[in-house]
Amino acid sequence: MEHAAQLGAVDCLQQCRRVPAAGRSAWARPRQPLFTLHGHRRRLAVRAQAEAGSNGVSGLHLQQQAAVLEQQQRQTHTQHEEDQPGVWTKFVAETLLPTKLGKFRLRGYRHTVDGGRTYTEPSVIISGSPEGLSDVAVRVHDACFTSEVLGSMKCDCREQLELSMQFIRDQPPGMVIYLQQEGRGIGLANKIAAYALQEKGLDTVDANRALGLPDDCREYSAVRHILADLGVSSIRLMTNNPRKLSELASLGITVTGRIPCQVQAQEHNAAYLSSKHRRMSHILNPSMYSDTEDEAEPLQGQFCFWDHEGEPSSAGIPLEAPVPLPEGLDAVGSRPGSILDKVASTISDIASSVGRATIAPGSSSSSSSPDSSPASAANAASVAPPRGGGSSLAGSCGSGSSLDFDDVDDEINQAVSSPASISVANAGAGSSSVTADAGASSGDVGAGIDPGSACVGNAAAGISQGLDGGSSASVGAAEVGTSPISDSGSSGGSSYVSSAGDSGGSSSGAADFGGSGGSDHGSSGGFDFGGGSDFGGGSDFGGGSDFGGGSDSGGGSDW
Ligand SMILES: Nc1nc2c(ncn2[C@@H]2O[C@H](COP(=O)(O)OP(=O)(O)OP(=O)(O)O)[C@@H](O)[C@H]2O)c(=O)[nH]1
Repeated sequence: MEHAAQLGAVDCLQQCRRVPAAGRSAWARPRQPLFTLHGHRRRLAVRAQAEAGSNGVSGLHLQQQAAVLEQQQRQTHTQHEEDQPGVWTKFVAETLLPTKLGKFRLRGYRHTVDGGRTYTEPSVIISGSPEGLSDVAVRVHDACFTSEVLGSMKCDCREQLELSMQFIRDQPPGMVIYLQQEGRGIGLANKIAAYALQEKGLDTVDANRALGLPDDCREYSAVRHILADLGVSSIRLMTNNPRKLSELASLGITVTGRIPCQVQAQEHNAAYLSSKHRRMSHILNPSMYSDTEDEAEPLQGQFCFWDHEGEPSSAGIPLEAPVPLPEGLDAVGSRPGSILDKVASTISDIASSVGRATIAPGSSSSSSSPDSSPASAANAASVAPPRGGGSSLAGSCGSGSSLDFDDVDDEINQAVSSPASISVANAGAGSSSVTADAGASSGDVGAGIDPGSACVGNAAAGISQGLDGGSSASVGAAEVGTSPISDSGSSGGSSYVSSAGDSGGSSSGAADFGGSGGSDHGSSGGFDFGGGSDFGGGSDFGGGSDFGGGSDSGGGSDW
């Protein structure tokens, strides 16, 4: 819990996004990076030699070249030329942090996408010295207050965080970039509202949509800045999420491989994981969350992105006074009618319980005819972004800024084939291969697996068998296919797909990460919720009382 509390403190800062202008100058001053420059400078010098022809520093002494490069790095870490105005990330400080999972470096940053009007505070958990290196193992992790602080079992976020910390601890150098993008960017309160709808049977995607919120509105420009700050030229990304791969690639980040980051499901998050697999094309092995083979559904709908001129546009639970909608636009704008039709009746039943009186599909007339109650009218009529700002839902979710995930393969392939957006490989043996991970049934959207870090367990479950040179190859892994993936926990390399335990309600069922070299971090690694013990003695919250008779995630049950 100590560990959770530390991360939780970071997470809680999300609630304080608005930093008064007066406070800005305190951190706006340029600061020297605190990491040791010696080794870094040496690495830069080596790089300087390699790059001497192209960077304008070739006439200088080696050390001077290194200094120039370092200076260039420092300049670019605040803002990239590709960034829209007002997008930058500032390094603030670094400290050492002992945690239950080991000792890490912790670096703090401040990040803005609106010229300093609002901030988030990304942090980076570092093992070893990734400065100046390539192919660094990186987890880009988004805040989840409910699991990381409160120990919620409805998702897999906390387990993934700990899994990745264990990975970088065991195989340094590596880093976890922790971003304050709660609820896939919709914010904590909206996520709670989405949970309220999930209690009634909607899945994680439809709940967001029912609130008029995007499926995912995270933005990752801070990642690029942080990598530049540390001089990390390419990464192996620990993720199951193809969108994250394509998003980072489209920012110009060089992703040379994917390290799967899957944890064993338990009864409270099995349906959630299934939804992520089916609805959002997460590369998950169904055997980790289901007894039955779970076919991936073609993705419907759109993902909405920040346009960086405002905030993620959304409806959700209004923050402030209602903003009148443009004429002809109802509360959910141009959301696809079919999806919302499906859930509209459920929502109207429960809308009042989540503070939103009327939510209606685009095709429905109910939302555009205001409810007579003041609260309903106000809520239904407003489109308030979760983080301030003011662009409209329709604006952000329109064709210009949305990604049609009907064919996510194309999207990723596009990123790969575009020289500007991603470079594949350059990382040793087999570097020219671009390999698909076809392990899970949606695996053709994935990047290759890097067996060098063997972050794939449970070979029998099929992830390791999915390596091929498929035409849907995406973000390539340099070393894919050069060695077998080991079975979880049983052989040499660390396995970072958790495969432990039963899924019968014990929180420790998700606690075993397979172990490094066969050892089990789960039991001693502080992974159990509640400071080493299961909730309710290993079964359910509340000492035996079950959420909805053990089927809350299946929908429709009451707690
Ligand atoms: N809106 C919403 N957000 C959720 C829900 N459950 C977890 N989250 C958030 O989802 C984010 C993590 O995203 P995930 O989709 O789980 O995983 P990911 O980061 O996209 O992909 P991986 O890299 O494979 O973990 C965190 O910010 C959580 O707060 C939910 O039911 N609804």
